[in-house]
Amino acid sequence: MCSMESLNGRGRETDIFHTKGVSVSLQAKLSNNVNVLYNRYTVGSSFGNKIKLGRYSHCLTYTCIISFVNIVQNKMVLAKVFKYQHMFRGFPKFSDLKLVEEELPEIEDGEFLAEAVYLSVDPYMRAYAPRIPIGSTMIGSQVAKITESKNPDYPVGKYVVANFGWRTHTISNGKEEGVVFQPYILPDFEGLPISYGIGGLGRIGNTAYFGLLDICKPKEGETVVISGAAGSVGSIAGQIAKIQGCTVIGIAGSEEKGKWLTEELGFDHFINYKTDDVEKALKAAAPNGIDCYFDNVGGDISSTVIYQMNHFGRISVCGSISSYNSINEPEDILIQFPLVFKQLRMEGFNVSRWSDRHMEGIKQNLKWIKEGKLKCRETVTNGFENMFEAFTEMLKGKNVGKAVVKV
Ligand SMILES: NC(=O)C1=CN([C@@H]2O[C@H](COP(=O)(O)OP(=O)(O)OC[C@H]3O[C@@H](n4cnc5c(N)ncnc54)[C@H](OP(=O)(O)O)[C@@H]3O)[C@@H](O)[C@H]2O)C=CC1
Ligand SMILES: C/C=C/C(C)=O
Repeated sequence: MCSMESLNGRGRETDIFHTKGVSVSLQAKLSNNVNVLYNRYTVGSSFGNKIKLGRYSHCLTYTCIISFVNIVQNKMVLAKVFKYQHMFRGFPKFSDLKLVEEELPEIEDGEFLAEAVYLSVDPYMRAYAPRIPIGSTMIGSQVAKITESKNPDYPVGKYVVANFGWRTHTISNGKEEGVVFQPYILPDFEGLPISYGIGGLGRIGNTAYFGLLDICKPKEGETVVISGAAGSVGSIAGQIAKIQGCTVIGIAGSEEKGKWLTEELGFDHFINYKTDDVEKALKAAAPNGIDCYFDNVGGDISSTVIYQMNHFGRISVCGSISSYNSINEPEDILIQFPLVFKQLRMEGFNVSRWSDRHMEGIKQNLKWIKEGKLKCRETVTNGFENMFEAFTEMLKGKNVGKAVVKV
């Protein structure tokens, strides 16, 4: 039987009830400004407005008439939120996170309510995990639609790019604590997908753009190696190196990825680190040595690349995903030898370094996309509930291009 589990006197959107232990979401949206105390009402007939039925609509087979007691229909919004429950150890486990519902209050002056449309899953979520406070919302960025606002800088109907974490609904005043990137209105992408705001036309694109151009400073005719080449950052970095007139070698983990890199994105060579002898394959692809290395993965792959670099080569250290899930300390590999004898320059970076030039990167990447010189690919997972799956599939290399979740 259907029984009321949770009622709240400030609800505008969602009432929650349970049937035989199964959570059923029934969203009955009343017209704005309605604030009526319903002692009893009948779903489906009383409401002239939008009615959304949750996943378990079979509950309706019991009856089309569901009685609710003492509902004050107001402006309640329920947010689904993934909480960071246990510190990741090794490869993340589903039980490390907890999916909860949070009831949001009404927005106040200066605030807006945003509803997530696309959420990002990224390797840094694993890399930064030891610093995430237990019990807090899982970290991450999203493109969200502003659905209510009492802040003129964030008008209703606009999309916002923000570090709200793994949550469907968020109230913000535009000043998020502890994050470099504050929520900003999605720029005009001239018809390109809004999801690019968390990918090629956002921090991901800028990581490739600034990390390659400002640190490696590739020159025409030079040889550039990109590891993690078929991922979101790597695929863009490699294409930007091509735009600079370089010979580009991509390293990634599957033949399908290699085909995409060479046949569609214009990479000159592909090395499958899972099946090829990377050292030999590099020698064959770069017989005159390597000038620039954009490093997304670290570990053995990177040591092998660095040992084949030319004098005064430049290494941009973007990330080291090969170690993020390791429990054991990595084995020592001596890279000081080539650094000294080849007089290499190796520099790590965080894309936030260029936050004051954020729009420059977005505008340039947008221009290149419009000119047909840059392609962005996405691997889309549907459903907020599947965030964890999307995240771990990305860590396993199942994504091609940017991994995103569509709510
Ligand atoms: N410094 C900065 O400001 C930023 C750094 N980063 C870093 O950039 C890198 C790429 O991130 P992003 O483009 O978002 O993610 P990707 O889209 O590249 O996804 C991660 C990819 O890593 C590869 N991978 C997984 N395990 C290994 C392994 N053991 N060895 C080699 N490759 C592996 C997989 O591809 P495959 O099939 O090839 O194995 C997978 O698709 C990461 O290291 C990330 O931390 C990202 C954003 C900003
Ligand atoms: C800013 C992002 C850093 C990593 C390690 O991904």
